[in-house]
Amino acid sequence: MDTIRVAVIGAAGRMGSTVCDAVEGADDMELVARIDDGDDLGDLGGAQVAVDFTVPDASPGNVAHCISRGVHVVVGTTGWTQERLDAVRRDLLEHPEVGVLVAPNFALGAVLMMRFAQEAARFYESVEIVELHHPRKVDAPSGTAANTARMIAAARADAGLGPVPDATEHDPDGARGAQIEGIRTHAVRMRGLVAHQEVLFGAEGESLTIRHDSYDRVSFMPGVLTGVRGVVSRPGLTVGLENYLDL
Ligand SMILES: NC(=O)C1=CN([C@@H]2O[C@H](COP(=O)(O)OP(=O)(O)OC[C@H]3O[C@@H](n4cnc5c(N)ncnc54)[C@H](OP(=O)(O)O)[C@@H]3O)[C@@H](O)[C@H]2O)C=CC1
Ligand SMILES: O=C(O)C1=N[C@H](C(=O)O)C[C@H](O)C1
Repeated sequence: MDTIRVAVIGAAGRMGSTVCDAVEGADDMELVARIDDGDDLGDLGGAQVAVDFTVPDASPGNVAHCISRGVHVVVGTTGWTQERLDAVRRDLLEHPEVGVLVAPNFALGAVLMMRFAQEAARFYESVEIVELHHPRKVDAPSGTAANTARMIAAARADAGLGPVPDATEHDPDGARGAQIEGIRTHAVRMRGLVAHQEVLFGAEGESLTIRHDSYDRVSFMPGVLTGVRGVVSRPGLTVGLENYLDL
């Protein structure tokens, strides 16, 4: 069995440290570098695959560096706009052998939640998203919620559904939440939580709630390791772990 040499960027963080433990516990991987803020990325310790869990403003530069060194990258950091993804595609033109996986959520249940929400979207007039996270999270709404909203909005558009009904005329304090492509999205920050999301659908006389809970960051590790194993043989940019799971 070939061993995959892995570098972790953001290694001292909540996710990065958990990824280091998971890589060290995997028989087919070797952790060759722990990189954090202020460290020189250099040759990434000779890694074949880098895993990035840092901050939205640092991650694109880290990914560009890895591509320029011919190192595959698995990215969990949030903040990936279309413009930033397009820049990755441009960088990959010069290194077509390199694989990059960007996934808003590596928990298998969260991937399924997004897929189930996409499936349900065309059947319901009303839909709102509530994401709930630990209070040290710096971005809102979560990358998962934003991605779910975009998936639902696309499914509604395909089904010819109009805007979600809402008579609100007066909301000076933003009580109705953010709108992402027309989908109301609410963010809760609370001590004791890790990462949770509900997608609420409503129609005349009924509702459907799809909920996922990550109680521990180990929930993300099977997905991250699947990403590390898969990215070496999937050149180009892939967005979403579902593409590695035959979903
Ligand atoms: N896709 C997924 O499944 C998941 C994604 N996430 C996302 O992952 C990201 C990280 O989350 P989390 O681990 O909780 O955050 P943390 O703040 O705990 O960790 C981020 C780490 O990155 C470091 N860092 C910051 N800038 C750089 C840089 N330029 N180069 C190297 N390291 C850097 C930080 O160092 P310092 O603190 O010293 O600045 C810190 O150690 C977030 O965007 C979060 O939303 C989280 C969970 C799951
Ligand atoms: O910051 C977190 O914790 C998480 N971030 C990701 C997101 O923003 O969607 C994934 C998960 O929700 C945990």
